[in-house]
Parts: sequence; structure tokens; C-alpha cells
Amino acid sequence: MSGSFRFSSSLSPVQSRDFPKMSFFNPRIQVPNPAPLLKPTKTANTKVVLPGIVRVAASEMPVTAGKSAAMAESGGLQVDLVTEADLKENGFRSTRRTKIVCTIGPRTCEFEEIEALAVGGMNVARFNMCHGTLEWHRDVIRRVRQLNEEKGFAVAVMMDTEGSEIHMDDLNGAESAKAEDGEIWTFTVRAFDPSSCPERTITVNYDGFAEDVKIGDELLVDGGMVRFVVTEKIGPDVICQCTDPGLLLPRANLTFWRNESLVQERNAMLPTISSKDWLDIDFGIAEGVDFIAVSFVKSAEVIKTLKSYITARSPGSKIAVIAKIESIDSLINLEEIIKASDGAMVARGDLGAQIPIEQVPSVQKKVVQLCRQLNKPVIVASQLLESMIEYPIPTRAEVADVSEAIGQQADALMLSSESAMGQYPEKALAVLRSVSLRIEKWRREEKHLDTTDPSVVSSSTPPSISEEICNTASQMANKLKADAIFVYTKTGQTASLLSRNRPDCPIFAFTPSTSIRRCLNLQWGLIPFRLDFSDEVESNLNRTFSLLKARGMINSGDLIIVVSDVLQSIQAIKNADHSFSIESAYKAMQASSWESCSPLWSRVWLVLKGRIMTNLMRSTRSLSDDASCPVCGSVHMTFAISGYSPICLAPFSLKILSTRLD
Ligand SMILES: Nc1ncnc2c1ncn2[C@@H]1O[C@H](COP(=O)(O)OP(=O)(O)O)[C@@H](O)[C@H]1O
Ligand SMILES: C=C(OP(=O)(O)O)C(=O)O
Repeated sequence: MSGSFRFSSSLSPVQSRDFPKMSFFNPRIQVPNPAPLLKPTKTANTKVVLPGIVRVAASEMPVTAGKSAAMAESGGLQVDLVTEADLKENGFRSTRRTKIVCTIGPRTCEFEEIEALAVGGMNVARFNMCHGTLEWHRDVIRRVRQLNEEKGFAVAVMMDTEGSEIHMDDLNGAESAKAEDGEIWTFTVRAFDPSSCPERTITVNYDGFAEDVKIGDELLVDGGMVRFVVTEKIGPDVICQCTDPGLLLPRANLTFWRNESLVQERNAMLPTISSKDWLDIDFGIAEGVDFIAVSFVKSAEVIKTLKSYITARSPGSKIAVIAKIESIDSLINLEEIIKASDGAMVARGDLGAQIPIEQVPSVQKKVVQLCRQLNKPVIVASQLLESMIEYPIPTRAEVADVSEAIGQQADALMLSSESAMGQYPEKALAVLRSVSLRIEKWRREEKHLDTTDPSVVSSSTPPSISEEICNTASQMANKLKADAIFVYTKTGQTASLLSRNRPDCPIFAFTPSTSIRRCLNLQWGLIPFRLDFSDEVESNLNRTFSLLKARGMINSGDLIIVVSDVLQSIQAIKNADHSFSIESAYKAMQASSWESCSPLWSRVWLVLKGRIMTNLMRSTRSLSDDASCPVCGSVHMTFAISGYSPICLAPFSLKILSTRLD
């Protein structure tokens, strides 16, 4: 959609609201307090005796300086100082779980402006290829990369394709044009020189336009912000009369309606990915963007085609493909599209131009729920704080809309014009942040009263042990009121499965890959760190605890649940084609000796299918009396799970370690 515009001339200007200020490493940048509403809520859990105690040697922690201090990178651990300051000041539980995507445009493309957004909480920078030149996009994307490198941020880059929508020209560079009630305008497929363009004439980008429309059709600009009726057709020219006056903005989206239904004729055959989009995609791959959002997706096929194209062009690439849900076709094929994608965006702007506007809220809810079931991140986009393009505070209705999306536990919220060309990008970001913090806290407090809230997600994916373990780890974290879940993940998959459970505590995701770290930054509740780690889980844990503790990011007494998908045994049983098989796992287990396991694992609590099995080493042989479940107290050792034999379970399993720091 091209920028929609809310008339506001009838509203009197309002007083700017002063958000609390707090300065971080850059004294020039003043940002609102990341958590003005919350104070640390540390939970002292004295009832449960937990097995693993990791002692931290504070002396291990080097004091960083200069550039590395700005990046907060030491001992291979990378986190930005804003996250660090937030964790120290406000505690784990008060961190924001809902992520924020900001569209970067003329108002926010300079380095300092991007930095201010990153400091203010931007997790993903979105580039809309409808606007700007490739050179512009290249320069600005590189500024985001530079910011990440210099300051340790993990701001991901999302490229959003133009797609084959029907839209108006760029108004020859004018900011807007006013269409008055009853005026006659011509929409044409002829192209004009700016100097020779007749008055009230708009060029349309779709060649079949004049043939597809009929006299009497309604022509809607931006889903109805301005409305015309077709009165005459003269060759390539469509003559229209304005029936709902308003502002026409450059490259505004056009739809035409007949008998109150959207007309889908030859325009329905337009390719989802146009030749311009393919060039832009090549550009995105070359620039190493983290996400490509595909506009006007009609079927799963297009997503599959794009994914295999990316793999062919850039083998090993981690670029994730996001399906924009904004057309009738995308709703018809919703489940297949989401399954094929790495995430989805509820693009309410164009969606609201294609379906009756009153259906948009229920579609949003449905897409958000489906994405969670299918374990795909979901972004709610468009017009969240539209009035803040002009005004320093949002309307109450906008805050209610934002609250609803946060309450639905969407992974991310997106700013469009508010950050791209609005007058108050940082304030709009601050509103999303403070509303997120407030609603998330309120939701946690209310949760125990809500018996309908499914604390465990019902699965639409084939059952997997890692999924069950992540579900159980999250339940365990909630039950024990853990301060955080730590996850060590190479691919990010285990971190996603934990995020999907929306646990009460934040999830610290440690990954050795900077690109995975950026991708995880889109997902609910994940605080991604880059960490060089080995397959030695115990040493990874000790190192992380030392580093975080010495930086003051975790404290004595904090209760941490640890999930790791990195285990030596798993490495050992990889087949040549990197798949796992029960047979190879069985052989690897037979070959390995339990006695050679690290002593730490004698304190490991292994959680499978909701059952907590203690002391893996002893339990595989004989059960000892002290091997009771810390949650329910009972002693049960069942291995008849999922039809696997016990010996096969361990290598397929992720291990969960709960530990209270001292
Ligand atoms: N790269 C850019 N260059 C110039 N203007 C931009 C750019 N990106 C966004 N904008 C402006 O911000 C508005 C909102 O952005 P967005 O919602 O992404 O686009 P659209 O309105 O086309 O759906 C656009 O209509 C445009 O005016
Ligand atoms: C996000 C959207 O897409 P675009 O800005 O590309 O029109 C939308 O339509 O809501």
C-alpha cells in the first residue's frame, strides 16, 4: 500500500508527552526509559531444591574498554549495551517480549537516526522496495550493518518486495494531490513527461487497467481513502468522478470494485514476484539481508520457488522468507503459505483494501494463532500509530489496537509511515515499547485468572522430542518461577520452540552465528546473544554464567532453566547426510560409556514428554531413591515414550538443566 493518510485538520495540536529520559553509552542520544512501568521482580523460590549449582568465578570476567566495551563483547559474548543496561536496571522479567520492526525511510535513514531507533528498541529495520533507489537502499542497509558492528546491536534487515500491485505513479515528485468531491480525474496507462502531464491525470502501472475496468466500477485509492466512480472509457484513458474526496499520495494502491466485490480479472494473473522484484531480490541476497518479505503472496508455490532460488544463489544462506498476508488469495491458501514460509506479516493496509475492513481484526487474530501453532514468527503491521505521523501522541483507539496485538502475543509490531516519514519516529517507537511492557506485565499478572489461556501450545506440527522438551521446559520455568531460560542453539530452532510457548520469563538465546542472532531478534521473548561455544555443554554454561554474572546481568540466587541442542553425543551420531536416525543413535549410545560423562550431568534433570526424569546416568541402570521429581515429588521413570526404546531417547533429546546460581 502506498501511505494512507488520516485527515487531521479538524484536530487541534496536542501537547507533546514527555517520555522519561535515560541516557546510555551515547550521551547525545536521549531515549525514553526502556521500562518506565516496571521494577525488578526477582523471585525467591525457597521450596524447591534444585540439583545443579554452578559456581561463578567473577575474576574470569575481563573489563572491556573502547570499541569492545561499546559492543559489550568479551570472551566471545556479544550483546548491545542497551540490552545490558535494561537487564541490569529492570531485571529479567521486565524486559520487553514483543519485538518492533521499523520501516526506514527519508525521516530515519541517517546513521544517527538509525542509531536512535536501535537505542529506542528497534529489532528489525524494514526496507520497502516500493520506494527509493537501489543505491539509497544499499547505503542505508550498510549503515545498519555498521551500527551492528560498532555497537553490538543485532538489528536485522528486512527487505520488502514491491509485488505486482496496481498503483498510481509518483505524482511527478509531488508530496500529494488533493481530489475534491465531484471532480473529474483521468486514470490512464499512458506515460507522460512530468512537464507535459495534463492536469488531474494519473498514470497507472498496470497495462490491462483500461480493459479490466467497466463503467460504473468504483475505484478505491488506498482501500477507500479516496474514492472515484468510472464514468467513461476512452481508449487507454479511464475517466472517473471523485465521490469521496481526499489526498492522493505517490504510488498509492488502487483497487476496483463492482457490485461491492473486489474485481479480480486479468490482474489476478499478475505474477507475485515481478521482474523488478527478482532484481531487488538479487540485490537483497548480495547485501545479505536477513528477511525477504514477499508482497501479495497467492500460494505456497511462490514461497517455495523463492526459497530454492535463494539456496541456489547463495548456498548456506540464512535468509528467511516472510509471507505477507494481504490478499484474498493469501487467505484462501493461508495454512500452506505459512507452512512454506519462515514467518508471516499481517499486512493490514492492503488486506483492508481487499476484504471488508470489518473482517481485518478476525483475520489478524486467526493468522497470529496459526503462526504460533506452526511455530512461525508473525508481525502485525500497518496503521498501528497512524496519527503519530503528525502528532506526538497516539489516539486512545490506536493504543487499544496496539494492546490487542500485544495481547494476542504476536511476535512483532511494525511501524510504517510513522517511522519512515512521520514527524515523531522515536516517540512512536517509545509508545510501542511502553505499551508492550505494560500489557505484557498485565497479561502475566492476569494469567492465573484466565483458565482459557492455553499455557501449552497445541501442536499442528508432527510431534517431535525437541518440541516436547521445549514445551516442558517452558512449563517448568513458569511453575518454578524461573528468572530466565537459557538456550544454546546453533540453528535457532530450539530457541523458536521455546519462544512459541510464550513463557513468563525471558529466553536468553546463545548462538555462535551473527545472522541467526539477528533472525532471532524478530521472535517474541528472545534476547539473542552471539557466543562462541563448544560442544562441551558444561564449559559453555560455566563461561556464560561467569561472563553474565561479572557484567551484572545475572545475580546470585537467579533461577535459570537451561536447554541445549548442542551435545557431543548428537554430534557423534550425525549421519553423513547430517540427518539423524534411530539406528545411528542406538549405535552411538552403545559405543559411548556413561562413566565418561561429565559429572555435571549427574545433576541434570531430563525432561521428556512432561515427565521429569532425574539422574540420567543412574536411571538408565537402576533407580535410586533420591531420584525424585522436584516438581511433583514422585519417582517415575518411564521410557515407554513415543515408541522409542530408552537407549535411543537420550541422543535425540535436548537436556534441560535447572540451576540456581550462587
Ligand atoms: N525508501 C523510501 N523512500 C522514500 N519514502 C519512503 C521509503 N520507504 C517508505 N517511504 C514512505 O513511507 C510511507 C510508508 O511506508 P510503507 O508503509 O512501507 O509504504 P506504503 O505506503 O507504500 O505501503 C510510504 O508511503 C512512503 O511515503
Ligand atoms: C505492510 C503492508 O505492505 P506495504 O507497506 O508494502 O503496502 C501493508 O499493506 O499493510
